[in-house]
Amino acid sequence: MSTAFAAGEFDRLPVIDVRALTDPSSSAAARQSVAEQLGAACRESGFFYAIGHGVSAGLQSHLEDLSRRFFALPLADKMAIRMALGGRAWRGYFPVGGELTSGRPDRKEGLYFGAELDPGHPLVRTGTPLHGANLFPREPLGLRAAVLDYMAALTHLGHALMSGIALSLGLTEDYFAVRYTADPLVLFRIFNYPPGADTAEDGQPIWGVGEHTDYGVLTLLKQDDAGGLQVKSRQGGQVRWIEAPPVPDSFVCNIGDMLDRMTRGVYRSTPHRVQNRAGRDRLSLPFFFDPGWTAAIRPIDAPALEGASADDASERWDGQSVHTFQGTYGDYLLGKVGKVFPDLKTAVL
Ligand SMILES: O=C(O)CCC(=O)C(=O)O
Ligand SMILES: [Fe+2]
Repeated sequence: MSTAFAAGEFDRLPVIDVRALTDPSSSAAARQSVAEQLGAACRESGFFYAIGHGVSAGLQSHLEDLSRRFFALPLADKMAIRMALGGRAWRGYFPVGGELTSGRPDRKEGLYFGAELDPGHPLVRTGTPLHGANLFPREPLGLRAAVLDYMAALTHLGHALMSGIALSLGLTEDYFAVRYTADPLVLFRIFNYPPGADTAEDGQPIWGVGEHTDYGVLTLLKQDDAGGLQVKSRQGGQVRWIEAPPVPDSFVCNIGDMLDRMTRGVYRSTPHRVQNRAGRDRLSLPFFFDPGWTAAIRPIDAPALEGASADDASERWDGQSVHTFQGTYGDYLLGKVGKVFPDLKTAVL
């Protein structure tokens, strides 16, 4: 376990082999050992690379290839599945500049997906935001199947990692599954970050994604080899941005606001941002493994968290403390997505 840095001060993100969590025949000792590494990473930076994750390399490269082919289509073809057509389900394509972080447009385009739910699903029938059917493009052929297969594989991995995170807190492996993620809210995005100048005419930096934290419990990010993801660290009170460079066949995993809330700030939802300086397109595929929509978020009562009390409002990118939040995950998420897509919020919610 690393003790060289205080929580929130780090200069690299650990690489953790999580095989024991995905292998049903692994020993309790092997699972515990992975859990301890996860716990250290969650306390220190809230970020780690997962290797040994068991997600098919063939599926990943197939999906990457199809994604690049989609983004290479003429804008009009991509706009045929624009998000406005996805309605309350919040699915489809948005063009470069169509999404805001902290009020400024990001230099990225992307596709939004989620669990494929038919109109008869109870949450769809009641018009619950972010639930419904996906908008898949007509081409490239095979994207639909690849996205659905990938979401299934990553959901499986999300459950495995959350069982390790539960163990790392001295909880039973099914702690999160029982309370929050038996029916997780999964959101999946495919982003393309075009190359371009680092600064705007007004001298402000241009970000692929501006500084933010993620909203749920766990994000599993597949990034290509362009680099550009940065994670906010501190040293002696000074902010220091740490690169999260590509690591072959890994997922960059980070915890979100809800796990920060549940652990009273002990497991950190750490700000991060992206700037594509590679001089070519950067492809990334973040998968969000989150509590179910109606799950009420509550602090965890565990000896490992005794004495923890967090007040993060002055520290946070949005000036708001997650620790005063009370309500369901749906309440939390809805408050956030309205800010990143204001037009869509007015139109469909
Ligand atoms: O594209 C990336 O590397 C990060 C994306 C991200 O932080 C997000 O979608 O929340
Ligand atoms: Fe993020």
